Amino acid sequence: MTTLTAQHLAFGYRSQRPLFQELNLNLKSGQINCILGPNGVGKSTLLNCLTGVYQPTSGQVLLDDVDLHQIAAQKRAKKIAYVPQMSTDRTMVNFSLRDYVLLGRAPYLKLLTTPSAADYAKADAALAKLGIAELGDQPYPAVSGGQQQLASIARALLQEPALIIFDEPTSALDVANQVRVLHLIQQLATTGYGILLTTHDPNQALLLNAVVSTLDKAGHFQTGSTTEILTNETLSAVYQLPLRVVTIPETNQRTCVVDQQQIEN
Ligand SMILES: Nc1ncnc2c1ncn2[C@@H]1O[C@H](COP(=O)(O)OP(=O)(O)OP(=O)(O)O)[C@@H](O)[C@H]1O
Repeated sequence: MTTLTAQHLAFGYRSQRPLFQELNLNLKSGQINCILGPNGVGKSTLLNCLTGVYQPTSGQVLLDDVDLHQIAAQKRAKKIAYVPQMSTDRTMVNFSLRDYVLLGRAPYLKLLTTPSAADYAKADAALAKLGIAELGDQPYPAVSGGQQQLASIARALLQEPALIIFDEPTSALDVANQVRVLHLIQQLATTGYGILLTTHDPNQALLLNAVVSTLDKAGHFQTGSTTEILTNETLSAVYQLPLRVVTIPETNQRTCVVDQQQIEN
């Protein structure tokens, strides 16, 4: 069992007001935690703190009870994979998509060694899992933004970590690939991975039946089950928009919709 714990975490950029303070969060193997919140509230910043990219202003992040910043980067990379927010990258010249995915094996390679046949097989299996097996030989900069996003998820799988932290993992994906990635996330959690993701779609949290956290513009952070957090009141307050969670009679699925009537009144 691996756990990542944030205790009394605060972070603010330079002289700006803190984006969050006294933030507590716990992620453990087998759990899916979904973070929601409007643009610019600090979700990516929080993930950067949780993965050790940023040093928090105060508080600490513990990986299995050890301060994240006390753990060597290579050791950390065997435990936590981070899939940052997607930005189409056309600069990685001379990398095939397979070689890009193979970067995920870096924590396991000794200095001046090259990936083994087994590593290549893992890369091809991960590309296939993400539905892009046929793109392995393509230059990384030449594939689409969505295909790059799928490859970045494949790369995280190659790290064989205990926890995977995704920043908006479906932001560039068509609806079929969104479902593919959400199913993969579910499958990963079932096989023991701890998953933390940010998303702009509350329906993803419902679909994943995740532990849900919301971060709002005032820096308030709250966590609970979908039933506790995905209420009309909480969602409407977080997004400052009239939102309703309704049940679709045909499928009995809960879904989040905009209350158009309230907007028009
Ligand atoms: N390197 C930086 N230096 C200064 N301010 C920053 C930096 N990175 C982000 N910010 C600011 O911090 C705030 C939070 O940004 P962040 O990217 O964490 O938000 P977010 O919730 O992930 O947003 P989005 O949903 O739009 O991706 C924003 O106001 C942003 O402008």
